[in-house]
Amino acid sequence: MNKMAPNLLEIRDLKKTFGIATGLFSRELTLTALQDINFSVRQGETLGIVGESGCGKSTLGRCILQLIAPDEGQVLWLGQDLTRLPAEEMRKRRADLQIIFQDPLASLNPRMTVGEIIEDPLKTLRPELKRAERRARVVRVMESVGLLPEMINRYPHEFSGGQAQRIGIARALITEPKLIVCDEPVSALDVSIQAQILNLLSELKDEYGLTLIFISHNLSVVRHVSDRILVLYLGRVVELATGDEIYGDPKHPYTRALLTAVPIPDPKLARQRQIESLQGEIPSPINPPSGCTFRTRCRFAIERCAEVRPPLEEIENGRLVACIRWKEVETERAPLAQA
Ligand SMILES: Nc1ncnc2c1ncn2[C@@H]1O[C@H](COP(=O)(O)OP(=O)(O)OP(=O)(O)O)[C@@H](O)[C@H]1O
Repeated sequence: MNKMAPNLLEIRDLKKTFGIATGLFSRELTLTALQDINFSVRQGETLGIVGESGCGKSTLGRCILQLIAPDEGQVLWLGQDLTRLPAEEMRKRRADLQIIFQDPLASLNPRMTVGEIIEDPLKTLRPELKRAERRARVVRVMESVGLLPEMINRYPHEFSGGQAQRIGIARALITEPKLIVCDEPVSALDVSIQAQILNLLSELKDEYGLTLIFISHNLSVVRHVSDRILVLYLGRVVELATGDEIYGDPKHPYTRALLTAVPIPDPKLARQRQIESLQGEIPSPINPPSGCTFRTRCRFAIERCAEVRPPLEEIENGRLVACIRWKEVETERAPLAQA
């Protein structure tokens, strides 16, 4: 990835809430799914987004693509705010921004053939193309994702999960997008197939000059594909750093805890990680803890963590951490390693 490449996407002060009907006197509660989200994605970069289930990953992906409207904030695409774009203008932009979903079979229309599924986005997004040209593109893109052209008239149920995901990828690629949001693209697949799909995405990224946003709850999955990784907790960014920094020297206690799930060969480090592993359940986003929302599960928390919301601070060279104790965490963890 070229570190001097321009920003393709910039997210500024994004906020998304959902109204939840309780049934109790028809009261509506507010669930804050995302808040104070700021980051950018450079052209050609793969940005990983990680966090536990419910931390807001999919909501963020959908807000970026304008599949749902954020309450506040900007989604700047090459400087243009997509949240303010009239529907017709956004429709034209859709060819540039595509998505791949977690459950490949559920996301494919069972009554359409593979060829029709892959071709479908072209009909609305590239109406100037003639039928023969559309078909030629479908065949080209099928070959790129490793599907045989003779499969073009088959139906989704005839395919395995891995092949179905190749169809999903082909459908995303057909409009020649600049950015693809991959929302847990391998979580529903057998472990043996996951690596094939991850390798395919890396190859396609180079072949098509793509920029990727790669969403996963699993840090070991994003590790191999991401240039930088953004860690979300209860709808807020808690750490943003390069893949090497996150894996080699995680700063935020939440990132450290997430890493406990990633197997490592060094027994001393493995013991340290076990000590720091995640305790308890993620709190409700309807009523999040005061101050640092991670403090209720953080073994480094002190009283002040309940009083102040930690700002997302640059601690070195573009590396961002939201923890008032990140420096102490560094020293406090050392004796534990020998415990
Ligand atoms: N349409 C909706 N209405 C109400 N609440 C929602 C809606 N969509 C998401 N949420 C809530 O917003 C929060 C973030 O959800 P989101 O699906 O973005 O998380 P996630 O990190 O992608 O989790 P998962 O990996 O389980 O999909 C959750 O508390 C979820 O229950």
